[in-house]
Amino acid sequence: MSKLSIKNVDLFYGEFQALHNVNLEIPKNQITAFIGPSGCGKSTLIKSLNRMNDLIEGCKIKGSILLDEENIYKKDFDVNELRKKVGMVFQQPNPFPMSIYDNITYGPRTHGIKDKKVLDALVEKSLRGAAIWEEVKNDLKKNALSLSGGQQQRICIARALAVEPEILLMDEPTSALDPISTAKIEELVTVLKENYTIVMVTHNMQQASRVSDRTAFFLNGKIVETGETRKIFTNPQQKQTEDYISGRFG
Ligand SMILES: Nc1ncnc2c1ncn2[C@@H]1O[C@H](COP(=O)(O)OP(=O)(O)OP(=O)(O)O)[C@@H](O)[C@H]1O
Repeated sequence: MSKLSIKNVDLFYGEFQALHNVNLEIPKNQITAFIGPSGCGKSTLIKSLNRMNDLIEGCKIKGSILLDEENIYKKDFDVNELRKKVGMVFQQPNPFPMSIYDNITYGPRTHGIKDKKVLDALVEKSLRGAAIWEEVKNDLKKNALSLSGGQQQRICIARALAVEPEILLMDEPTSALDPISTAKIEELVTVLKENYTIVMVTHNMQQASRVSDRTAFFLNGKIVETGETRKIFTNPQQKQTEDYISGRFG
């Protein structure tokens, strides 16, 4: 069953139409990669999945996006509840300028968790989940901004995990990182998919083919082709897909 079901989505920034009749099924406990040239709508679609676009003035969306079969754009849908279920990690690691501990407990505290024992347990569980516990367990009071870029990104993943989401959205999560940190994040996401549904935007074709189960190829605000990653990369059905993955354009 699909965790997310995107149906006939058109999205406008004022007069400009950024997404055209997008349809996509995102299966549970799999990694779905969004690929395509710059400006084709990948970030726009990923941000629609937790209604981040609500914050952009003049942004209008038509169609529906179902999370567990419920339309997240329906009237009175609880956006706070949605953001709890759908966590996000951005391109640039963006830990808050505070301790590692406070970064991880920030979300749970805003959701009303105050018990120190519960928070301590969540910190350990989230940092372990993001494969950074061993590196920081003796330094939880240290400012998160003093860590390396790759460590900061794993802190951001831990911060997202701490509110116990069901879906993780990752918008080019490794593009600011060195190859070793990139490899760590790639290894991590393949473990995380056992418990989470992951959607990842990437410009790195090797990354998409290494880690994702399914791939959607975007061009000019439309999905040209979608399917199993293995198939998209070895036997694409559309010429535009083939040209893109073989580096002939984009
Ligand atoms: N806030 C905005 N207001 C107006 N237009 C926007 C806004 N955000 C994005 N766009 C436009 O929508 C289109 C899709 O942008 P989007 O950021 O989704 O592309 P992308 O595929 O993620 O690109 P990249 O790979 O460079 O991040 C582009 O033409 C962009 O200029």
